[in-house]
Amino acid sequence: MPPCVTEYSYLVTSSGHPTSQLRVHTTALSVPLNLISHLDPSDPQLWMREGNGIAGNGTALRLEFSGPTRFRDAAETWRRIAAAAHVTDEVRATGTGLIALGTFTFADASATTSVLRVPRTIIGRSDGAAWVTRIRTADDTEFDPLPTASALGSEYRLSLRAGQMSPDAFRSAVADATARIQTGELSKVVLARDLVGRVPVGADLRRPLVDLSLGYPSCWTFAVDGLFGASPETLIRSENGVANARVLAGTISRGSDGERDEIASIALATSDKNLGEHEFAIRSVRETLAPFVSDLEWSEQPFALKLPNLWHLATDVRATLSGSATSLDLVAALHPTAAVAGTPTPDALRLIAECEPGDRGRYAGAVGWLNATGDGQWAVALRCAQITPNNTVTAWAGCGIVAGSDPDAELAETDIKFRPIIDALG
Ligand SMILES: C=C(O[C@H]1C=CC=C(C(=O)O)[C@@H]1O)C(=O)O
Repeated sequence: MPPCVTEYSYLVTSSGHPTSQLRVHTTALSVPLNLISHLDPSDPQLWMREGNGIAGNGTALRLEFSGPTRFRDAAETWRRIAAAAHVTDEVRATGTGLIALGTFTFADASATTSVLRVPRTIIGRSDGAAWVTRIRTADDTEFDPLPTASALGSEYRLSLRAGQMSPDAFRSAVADATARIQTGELSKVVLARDLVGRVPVGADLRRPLVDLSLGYPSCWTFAVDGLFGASPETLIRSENGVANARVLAGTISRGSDGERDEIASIALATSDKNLGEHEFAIRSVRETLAPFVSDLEWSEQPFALKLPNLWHLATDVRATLSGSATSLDLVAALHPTAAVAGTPTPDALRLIAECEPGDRGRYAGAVGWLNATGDGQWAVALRCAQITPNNTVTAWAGCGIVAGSDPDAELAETDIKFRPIIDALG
């Protein structure tokens, strides 16, 4: 049966009004535009890596989800919206046509909502192609005009202080978790701590995005519904039946000169503690993807991934999809991986809830986008912070704790992982 518009009466726009079929038009631009300078300074919506990506303005549709079924509900709702949408795509590249940006919470019980958001205009660029997508609801008579670029607002700096989990509390949580791992209660848990601050009223929220994208060009720089950051970890990317993931777990700080840096990378690649931590993460991704794929490839040995602030152990996974799962279905299955929760997952989640005093919100959840066919790009929401409407900002960083973990070393590791956000806001 063709999708019926009245089925969508439960959908509401950001203004709270019912909406119906989306009309979408992508046209080519003759020159690529700077994505960040075209964003709304108070509400940037961005997904970008190495200068390519998409920049959204306004809201055609904003949907909120919560609870244990948030991913599945969002995936199902999106199927219906996409099936009903009227899409004209004159460019047909990665990121063209109907797109929803999304951010999903880490915990089922989070008080924060998970969101799918369709902007009213999206400027994109990818491998030389440049485009604008305009989106309107049936209630609108016209598409919005192409957003104009604007200069960045004044500089600002803010200092972040310990949030709900102090450094001392983090150290004792790590000691407690390590002891419980040593007794065999579980194999690995990822514990995180938070920093909080306040952004000045009227601050141009594109500023930290400029810093993150220049400082961490190989990471996914994102801003979705107030969550922003630069994640090195691809949770899943799917396009035309092929899926990719980059699994990260195992970390060491960069050396202070070339020689020390090389020693650090070798120490990481040969550390039993880090290799063990990585093995849990890669196994969780491989086992979860298996039912969705006809073919799964990964390198036997992880490689050392160099970022400006640290080295990670990394494994790239490539899969041929065998069914009709969308990228969001795959996210639903993969989350939470052992890189952000632990092993076994239920025990790790219980220990996180016990040890961490606060709600992780969307940190360590999934952030990214999907298109009308369900293809999309999703990262694990790491190296990030959430800005709320009352201008508070909360950043998180965590570490995989295994039997050989040392509380001081893990605390130092969170300091390194906070660097991108601290530098971008400081
Ligand atoms: C949980 C975080 O990182 C994860 C991803 C890569 C390496 C990790 C580690 O070595 O502990 C963590 O599993 C974080 O950055 O907050």
